[in-house]
Amino acid sequence: MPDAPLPDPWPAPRATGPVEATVGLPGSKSLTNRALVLAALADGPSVVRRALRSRDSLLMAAALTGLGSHVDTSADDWTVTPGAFAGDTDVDCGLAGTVMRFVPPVAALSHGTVSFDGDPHMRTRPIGEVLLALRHLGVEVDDDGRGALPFRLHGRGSVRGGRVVLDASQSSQFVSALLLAGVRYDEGVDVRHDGKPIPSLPHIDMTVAMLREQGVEVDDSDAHRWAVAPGPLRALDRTIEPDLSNAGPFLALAAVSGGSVTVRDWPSETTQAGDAWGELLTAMGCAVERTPDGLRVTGPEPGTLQGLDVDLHDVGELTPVVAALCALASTPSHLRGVGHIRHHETDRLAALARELGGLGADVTEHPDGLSFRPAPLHGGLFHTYADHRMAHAGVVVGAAVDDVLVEDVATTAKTFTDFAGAWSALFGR
Ligand SMILES: O=C(O)C1=C[C@@H](OP(=O)(O)O)[C@@H](O)[C@H](O)C1
Ligand SMILES: C=C(OP(=O)(O)O)C(=O)O
Repeated sequence: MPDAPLPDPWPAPRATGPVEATVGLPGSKSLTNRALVLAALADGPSVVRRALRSRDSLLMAAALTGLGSHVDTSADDWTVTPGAFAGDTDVDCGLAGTVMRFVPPVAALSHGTVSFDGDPHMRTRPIGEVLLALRHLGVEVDDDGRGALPFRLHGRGSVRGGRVVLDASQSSQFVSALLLAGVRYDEGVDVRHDGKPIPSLPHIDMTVAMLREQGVEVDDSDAHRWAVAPGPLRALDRTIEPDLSNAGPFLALAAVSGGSVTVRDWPSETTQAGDAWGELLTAMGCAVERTPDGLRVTGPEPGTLQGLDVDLHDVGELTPVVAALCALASTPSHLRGVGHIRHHETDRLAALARELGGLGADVTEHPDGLSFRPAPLHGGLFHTYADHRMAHAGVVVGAAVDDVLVEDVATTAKTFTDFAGAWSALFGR
């Protein structure tokens, strides 16, 4: 089927002075989708409060419903009543890495055949190491040998589990996926990583912390090894924190306009990667403080934002907005350690180099990052590649530069249903 035509490009609102605002953001994608998976595996009904309602989390809810759980998404607090893993069913992964990676190890527990597919680009995102690991743990998987969607799992109602070695250098989600479901495998799961360094490690810490909160025993005392003991998983009653990765464009707006933006309810402790915004924006010359309302960022005088030389390996998903800021900075930047984001919603390094370069940025693409030298930017069309964070990068540049058109701002619905509305409100639109 041909892709649906894109809507008209969106004229990104331009900040004509310092933006002063306080914003409340929807819940974290990573926390919501882990909470839903754990709830479906738990020993009783769960409540996920202030769940994120967006494309990725609704796809997760639909996948778990297809596998036999009852997920009620009608109110702000979602309830999950685990049901028998029934099969046969189809799982639509959309463009959600968390659905494509976290659901197969759960589906392996079902009685029946579970078929997985997703958006066209999803067929190119890596999953092969998870499928090999599942085979090794005793699961029957049919794929075409490419290690990608589409594939089918034939569940037998239980999984032996045990030890497995995989290479998670392409995505931390490979490890998280096996740990989340491993508690329900007969022997639990003992995952070792063998390969180049794993990106996005805070996301594995998030998985381990959430399992432990539900009473699951996890041994992560050795580097590159995680062992989950088999056993019951307590039902959840959890409030989801705001999505701190999605806070990026809002805080960046303070940075580029010389204004002040507060993101409400910033947690005092968190495993979210987006907590790094404080450190990153401080290094760029912003003032960052915690107030009773949340995290407040105040930008420097417009035109004086500092460039960054930083390794973003642990927080790769922040790269698009960081890159937009570097393109606007008054000194050079080098973003390193993020080769893995070529496997995200699009090849983000190539896309950022092309789109920021297209607006005049002096940007160089490297195998594992991007570098920038200061250059005047101009308006133009910023393509989004079905990537929510490319759209975030485009609107940040558009706030500082006249006449930037963002190709498909609606693609932000992956993790933020009315991003364009929330963004426009900051400009009095
Ligand atoms: O587990 C998670 O919730 C995520 C892990 C990270 O993936 P990678 O390890 O593939 O970067 C991150 O970039 C993604 O947005 C969410
Ligand atoms: C990499 C990302 O998403 P996904 O969960 O689809 O991997 C992201 O949100 O930046």
